[in-house]
Amino acid sequence: MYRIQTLNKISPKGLANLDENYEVSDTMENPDAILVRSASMHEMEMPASLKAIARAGAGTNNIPVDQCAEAGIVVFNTPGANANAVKELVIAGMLLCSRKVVDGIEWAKSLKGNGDQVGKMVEKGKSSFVGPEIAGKKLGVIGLGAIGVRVANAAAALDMEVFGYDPYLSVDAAWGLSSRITHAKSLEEIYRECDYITIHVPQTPDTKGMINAEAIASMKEGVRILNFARGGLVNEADLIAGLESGKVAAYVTDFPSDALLDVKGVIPLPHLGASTPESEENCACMAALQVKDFLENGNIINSVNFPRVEMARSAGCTRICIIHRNLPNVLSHITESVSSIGLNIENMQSHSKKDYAYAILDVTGDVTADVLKKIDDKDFIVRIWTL
Ligand SMILES: NC(=O)c1ccc[n+]([C@@H]2O[C@H](COP(=O)([O-])OP(=O)(O)OC[C@H]3O[C@@H](n4cnc5c(N)ncnc54)[C@H](O)[C@@H]3O)[C@@H](O)[C@H]2O)c1
Ligand SMILES: O=C(O)CC[C@@H](O)C(=O)O
Repeated sequence: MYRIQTLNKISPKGLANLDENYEVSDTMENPDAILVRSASMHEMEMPASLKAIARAGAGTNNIPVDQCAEAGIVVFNTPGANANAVKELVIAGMLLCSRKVVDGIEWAKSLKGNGDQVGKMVEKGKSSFVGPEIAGKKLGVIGLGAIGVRVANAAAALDMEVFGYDPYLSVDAAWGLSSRITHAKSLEEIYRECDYITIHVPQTPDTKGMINAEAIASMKEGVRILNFARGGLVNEADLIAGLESGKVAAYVTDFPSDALLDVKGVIPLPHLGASTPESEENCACMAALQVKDFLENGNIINSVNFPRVEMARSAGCTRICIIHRNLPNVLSHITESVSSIGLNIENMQSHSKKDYAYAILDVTGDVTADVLKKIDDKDFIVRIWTL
């Protein structure tokens, strides 16, 4: 029986992929795997039993990914599974902040009690809520991954002139990008040209605080900034100064903080980007299926700390799974250890990612604890198990 702990509400449709061989609960002790959304795991003590964490979502900055790698815990995410949901809210966000929709709604509601005068008051007062159309305006998309590409294409379809910036653009993303998108060669080009700027990069030490006073100073007067990626990408004090001076006309954020809530021009959303039934299901299904394939077959598909390694099971074989440091001669140590005991390797796969690597070997013969001990007898082996 596999033991799964959930740290957030995970869509039941996703959990339904875990059959009678799985016990799932939010209080599960000694779990084999954890399914999580946005709950922070940085302060959590990882149980020795834990082999995998699956983030039902894209961003993994709530998980101590490097620490997990050191402990041989595979961290998965679900790339693209919620991208359409975020794209739709970004488009809504541009309209909300352009057309003064939120202020207009609040004002309209304040007319309650004025009886048959409401119609007249609406017509008289509406001129305070005039705001520009987005068609014909320039949008800068920073980060052209699953979300950025969709946002760029959708905005181009709404007749915006779209500039995209991503120095690490993947081949898949490039294939998906409309030919109408202008390739921005630098952030400065985005800042200089664009009326609206939307950020779709992961929060890492490199990207943290990237929207700061210097960046804002090089943006257009009255720029509207949208942040559906992570709060930490924006230096809040600098942003607030930009809003107060009028340099920044609006900041639409999915990551409100106390400091932002009463600042004029801020449209705070309670992290709703991925909150659609469709994306919650997509993410939960993808997370659950990846965990299942890993626990049952050792396959790693979308991991942020280990390489993709997947191999069909060879009939009649035991599978040995080995997480190890990415150093010279480790594979020869593994294959020599296995063959010195008279086991035959029918099939194997091995790949590396930065400091770590992962190997799966399908072997015939009796894989005893002694065999595993012989392979495990080196510091560079992080975790070894059989399936
Ligand atoms: N608001 C929400 O509910 C919600 C939902 C999903 C994702 N997100 C956030 O959005 C981020 C992006 O999601 P995604 O699914 O598009 O991820 P993704 O991995 O598909 O795309 C990220 C893109 O950013 C690019 N990138 C990285 N560093 C960059 C830099 N310095 N400058 C420019 N581009 C850079 C990468 O090359 C990649 O193409 C996630 O990391 C997550 O933090 C938020
Ligand atoms: O789980 C959520 O609701 C948000 C997920 C989102 O922030 C992500 O990074 O995928």
